[in-house]
Amino acid sequence: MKVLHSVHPGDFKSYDTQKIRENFLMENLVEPGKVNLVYTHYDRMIVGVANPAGEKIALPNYPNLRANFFLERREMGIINVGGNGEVIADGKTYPVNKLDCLYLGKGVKEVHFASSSAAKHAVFYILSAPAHAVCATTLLSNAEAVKVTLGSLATANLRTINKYIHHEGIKSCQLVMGLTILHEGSVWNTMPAHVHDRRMEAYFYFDIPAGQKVFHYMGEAHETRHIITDNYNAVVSPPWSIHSGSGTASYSFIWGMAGENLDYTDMDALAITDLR
Ligand SMILES: O=C[C@H](O)[C@@H](O)CC(=O)C(=O)O
Ligand SMILES: [Zn+2]
Repeated sequence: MKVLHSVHPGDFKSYDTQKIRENFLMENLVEPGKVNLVYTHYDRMIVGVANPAGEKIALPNYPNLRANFFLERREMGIINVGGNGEVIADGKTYPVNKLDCLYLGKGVKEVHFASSSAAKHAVFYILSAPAHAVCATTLLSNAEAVKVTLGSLATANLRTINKYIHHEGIKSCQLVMGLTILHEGSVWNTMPAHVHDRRMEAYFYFDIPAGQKVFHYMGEAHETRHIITDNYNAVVSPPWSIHSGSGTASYSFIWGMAGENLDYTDMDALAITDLR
């Protein structure tokens, strides 16, 4: 499993485009028939994608973990952003269709991913954090997720937040996970921006229309940089960084965090006028 090391905000100031992309952008995660995961040193969060094509595929065990099986000391959140699919966990089959979320608790030994149709393969986005206790394996459909609509069309940031794994949703040890859908004509996510030193965060952009891009903003509020990304890429956000984006068209993204607490609303808001 590829490893991504953490970066100090003082060093980040001197990074050029290539170095920023190497250290924070995760590309080529979606590969037919493969599970592609990256081990980050931000709260030891593992980020990646399972893209079953044809045969069902198994979640491997990786030497990085020095574990008997992947979830021996970890928990996992899975959200499907592709065609309908299934996750088989210790012999039980869970239908995980587009925008549905499955939480797997610590101790689940065998995990397989399958696509329901050969015409449109499932794209299972995966986050996994270390876990100290067993929380119940839980499936939550998009219809069941708590929804909050923020922003306005006038400021091009009208969007619906869907919360799955958080303090008042699926119980976890430290994973917090959900997704945000930009309404048509809106392109700004997480603006006004915020930071949360208590938690790292990762964004995974999807449903970016062909030929369009998302500009992802990061860095300390007074020292921002950007990464221009295509569909199906993830970006890791250090605890000291803003994480916000604007697209050349509307799009969606999965957000996920690990760290000190499970309160979605624990954010330190920044004034737009203070950003540099
Ligand atoms: O800590 C929370 C995360 O950054 C996101 O949930 C923010 C977001 O989806 C948005 O405002 O569009
Ligand atoms: Zn955040």
